[in-house]
Amino acid sequence: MNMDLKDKHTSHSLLHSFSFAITGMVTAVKQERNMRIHLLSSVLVILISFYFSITKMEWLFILFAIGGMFSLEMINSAIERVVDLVSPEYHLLAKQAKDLAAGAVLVFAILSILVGAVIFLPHILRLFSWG
Ligand SMILES: Nc1ncnc2c1ncn2[C@@H]1O[C@H](COP(=O)(O)OP(=O)(O)OP(=O)(O)O)[C@@H](O)[C@H]1O
Repeated sequence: MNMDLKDKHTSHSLLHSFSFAITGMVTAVKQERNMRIHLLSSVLVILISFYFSITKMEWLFILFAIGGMFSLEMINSAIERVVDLVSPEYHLLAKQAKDLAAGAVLVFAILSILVGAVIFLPHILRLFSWG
């Protein structure tokens, strides 16, 4: 990378950096099917949370689960792209990098499902008078 190009890449204003981050979010939603699934599930979870009038503490867990899922999914997508860029051919390290990133998403997804179950199951049981 020559010096001019390096300067160009390092001298962004805060506003520019923010707009690149927004572009990343838009790209993720446009190009990643999983992101669209997360978006739809998040809207559903938020609606259900309002319906059950969950507590402030429960909202914090739900919001962290939703935000964490989006963040991790975007990091996973970024890792996939970098791996495809540097290793378009099959390579064990490329496989491990992608599988590890996917594993990180899975860990958080399981955690999020458990958080959802702990918060919503009592409400659902009460709704059907089972609790
Ligand atoms: N260059 C590579 N070298 C070795 N294995 C790879 C390589 N690219 C992908 N793989 C393997 O194939 C799997 C699927 O890779 P792919 O890039 O299709 O991601 P994906 O999990 O389908 O992503 P998504 O469905 O989120 O778009 C990876 O988890 C990895 O095990």
